[in-house]
Amino acid sequence: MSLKNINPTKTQAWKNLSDHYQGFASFSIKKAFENDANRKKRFTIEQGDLTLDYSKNRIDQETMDLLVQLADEVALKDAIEKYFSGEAINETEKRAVLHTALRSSSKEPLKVGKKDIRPEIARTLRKIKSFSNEVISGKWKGYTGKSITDIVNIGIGGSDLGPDMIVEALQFYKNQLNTHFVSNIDGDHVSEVIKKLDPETTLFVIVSKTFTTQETLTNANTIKNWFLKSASQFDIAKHFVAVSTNLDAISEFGIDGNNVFPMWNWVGGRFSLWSAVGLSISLSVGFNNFRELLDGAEEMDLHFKNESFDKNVPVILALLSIWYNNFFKAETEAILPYTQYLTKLAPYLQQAIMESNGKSVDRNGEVVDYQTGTIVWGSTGTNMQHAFMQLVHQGTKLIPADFIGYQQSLHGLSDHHKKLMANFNAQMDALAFGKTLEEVHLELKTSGNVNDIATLMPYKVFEGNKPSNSIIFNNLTPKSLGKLVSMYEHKIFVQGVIWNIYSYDQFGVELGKELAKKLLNNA
Ligand SMILES: O=P(O)(O)OC[C@H]1O[C@](O)(CO)[C@@H](O)[C@@H]1O
Repeated sequence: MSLKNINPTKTQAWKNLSDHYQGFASFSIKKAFENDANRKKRFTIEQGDLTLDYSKNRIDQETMDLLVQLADEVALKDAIEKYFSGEAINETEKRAVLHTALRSSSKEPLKVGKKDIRPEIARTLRKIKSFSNEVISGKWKGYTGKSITDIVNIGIGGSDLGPDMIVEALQFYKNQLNTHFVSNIDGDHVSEVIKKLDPETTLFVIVSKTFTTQETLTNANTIKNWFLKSASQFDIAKHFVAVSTNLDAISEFGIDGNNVFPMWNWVGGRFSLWSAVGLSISLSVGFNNFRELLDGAEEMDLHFKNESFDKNVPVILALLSIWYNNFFKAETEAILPYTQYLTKLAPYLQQAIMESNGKSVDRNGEVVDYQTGTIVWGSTGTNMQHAFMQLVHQGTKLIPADFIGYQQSLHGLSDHHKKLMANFNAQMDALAFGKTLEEVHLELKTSGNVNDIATLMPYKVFEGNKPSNSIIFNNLTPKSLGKLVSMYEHKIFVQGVIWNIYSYDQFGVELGKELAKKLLNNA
């Protein structure tokens, strides 16, 4: 059964939101706080160790009620049911979308076609566990009898960005293995990585759902040739493993059948880090931490599936984003984690969000006449405060921002952490409340800068009224990270449902690939 096909702009809620928006030209976040002592509490959701405070948005209770009504009118509940139960909601590719099954602890059979997929998920997890244990413990030996010291993940897009982001984010939990990622077709990338490696002690994980991707196959072949300069064909079995759905292509590449980890068509590449695509994560931080990552994601899955929309973190984030994207015509959103560990979160989410919802044809096959996928970008605080934040504070564009923070730091440098979190909160306050002409005037006067008051005043005003969400966890653990990523995955889903588009195909990346092939053949 397919998702309902409802044009969001034809719903009553959309019409009401359009009218409601008209009254919002004069809405002030600052005044809303002054008039409602309860505002922060009213617009805060606590979900275990996660607190979402969305009070610093251009919203009132009516906005949120209408947005929830919109979710109801486009049959979001029904869509969630279909998503989790394995209906082929990726209709253009006739596939289910079941990355949630990869982290589910349920024992209830879950069928894709006639087959219960739970046993093969469990089998694959056991294989990831035993393989990771062997390599980490040093039992797995290379062709000269030495233990493995380095792991190289060869993949691109979903077969690279997710594992790379998580391995970087979980550095604190890392073991002795060094983990590297090769993705770009640019030969300088692979050259820079292999120049540091010893073939005797390196394990290569080739990750490609299709095993046809030009970048991955080119890099894998270059690496294989480099490896064969010092080792024999026979030794490949000790140094190359693959994660893919394409078993024939893997065996043609020469990989031992025992070294193959399965992938499934019901997992999209950009949602696959929870599968064996996450093998380099499990190798890098150990299987128990990988399992914790899955558990955190499952906790968010259950919250998303069962919680009413008005208290549902991914639903609320998706609705707020629609409010700005479709009514305020905001074009971009910033993702601003206040932890150095999440340096790669924005690039990862760029694929997840923009490859999913960068669509302009609706589920009816018609070109939409409303905005869909947002452009997302971002970087870590506090560095980005000294880079692009000027434009967010005083530029001409409205840029809603997600601030992601942690109550505690992992290394316990409390002085640093206090300063980090003071900045985290200060940025959101500055964005929301700004600084008025009167405040600037007084400030210049008291600083004794009397002569320059008139000239400087306009430049020092902060308009404020800039929206942000505060997303805070207790600390950065594999579990809270799983929850964070799953939260964004469901936000993507909700937005796709509301925009009436197909979020799980990516035909838009094909034409460039075809043309590059043609150019190569004609060269
Ligand atoms: O895992 P594969 O099949 O090599 O694909 C890699 C990436 O290429 C894409 O198909 C398109 O860029 C992504 O969706 C995917 O994550």
